[in-house]
Amino acid sequence: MTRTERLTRARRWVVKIGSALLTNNGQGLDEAAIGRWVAQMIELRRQGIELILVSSGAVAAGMRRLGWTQRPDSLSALQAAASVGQAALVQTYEEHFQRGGLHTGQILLTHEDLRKRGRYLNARGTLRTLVELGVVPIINENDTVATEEIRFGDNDTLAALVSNLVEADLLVILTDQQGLYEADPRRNPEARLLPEVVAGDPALEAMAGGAGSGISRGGMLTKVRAAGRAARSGTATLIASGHHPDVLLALREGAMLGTYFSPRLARLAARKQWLAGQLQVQGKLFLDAGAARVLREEGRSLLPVGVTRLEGNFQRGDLVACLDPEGREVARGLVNYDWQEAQQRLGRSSTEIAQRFGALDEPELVHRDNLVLSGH
Ligand SMILES: Nc1ncnc2c1ncn2[C@@H]1O[C@H](COP(=O)(O)OP(=O)(O)O)[C@@H](O)[C@H]1O
Ligand SMILES: N[C@@H](CCC(=O)OP(=O)(O)O)C(=O)O
Repeated sequence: MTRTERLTRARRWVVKIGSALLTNNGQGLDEAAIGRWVAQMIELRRQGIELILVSSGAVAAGMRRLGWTQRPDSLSALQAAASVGQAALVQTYEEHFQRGGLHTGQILLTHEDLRKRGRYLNARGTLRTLVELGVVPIINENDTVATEEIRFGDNDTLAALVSNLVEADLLVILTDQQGLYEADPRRNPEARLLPEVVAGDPALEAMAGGAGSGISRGGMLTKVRAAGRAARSGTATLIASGHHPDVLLALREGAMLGTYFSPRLARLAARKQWLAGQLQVQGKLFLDAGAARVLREEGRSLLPVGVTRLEGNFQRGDLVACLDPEGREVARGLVNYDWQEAQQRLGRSSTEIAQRFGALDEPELVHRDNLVLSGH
């Protein structure tokens, strides 16, 4: 898929707005700029784009409220500033989104949350539900408990992890530069902008220097790495300047702005590669003939009703093999329940499960998004 095709067709976007942009030279939040980005995001939502926002700015907003002019070094002072500022940040977003009749939902995450499979699935479930409800999720690091992350001030990695989590089509990283240059343009004004690169190309890291302003920390290096990470879920990344007028709407129309990081693999191929790369399955699900057929032929999710028995002490989020009645592997996938919960649900219809275990239960044992047919 070309850059233009990707930009104009992308349905699920993760937009990351960095500290360098959000703050007026470290003087609190730039409310007017936030208003302009939100107006564009409201328009994107109106066009049917599923939108998830990753926003920095808590520390900067907190510093302002507390009357601090210098970013503190001590961890607890940073965390205190973030705690004060996070409230101001979401309040500002909520006010602006409300003008377009949209609500926001705050999600605070650490990298650790996304490494732990159970929490990963919970975060994904909440994000999906928010998006289905028409709410715009606004994600930031959970600075109260994060230590390394807040010191380093890196929401680029978080945005990439979120892109993997929701399998975004596009990750837009808005910053204070036009995109990735051959060298840091602050140090080398002659450096040229790179319009298109391949995500994960190791040569890019050498070009990306440290952070630019007093308040930001990550710099281009974390953005280049984030693009590589996002590509693992087939997500394309675009780094562009948040100062460009109507930048998000222009990108949606395929404008040649910023630096485009093409993911080498399409989403499904990236997922298949990841699943195929997992050597060990933690359990086995034995399907009846009907379930084996709908998985093979219709690419559907696996429901508990089609499973006759299981093997293995697997946990929620583990990789399991799905076998047909002859014992042949039909597919592999990430299971939504641990083995005991799965055992209780085997052979039961979704209605019965809802009655017995509550309507909030996920109806699928393995969702089709997390299922890859074997032998393909
Ligand atoms: N090769 C490069 N191309 C563009 N910017 C670069 C490069 N290397 C370093 N930078 C610096 O990275 C800064 C953006 O990163 P950062 O300050 O962390 O922003 P944010 O808060 O948006 O994450 C730019 O202001 C720029 O000075
Ligand atoms: N989570 C913190 C810091 C995150 C941060 O600054 O990251 P980045 O925008 O990538 O430089 C905050 O909201 O202030």
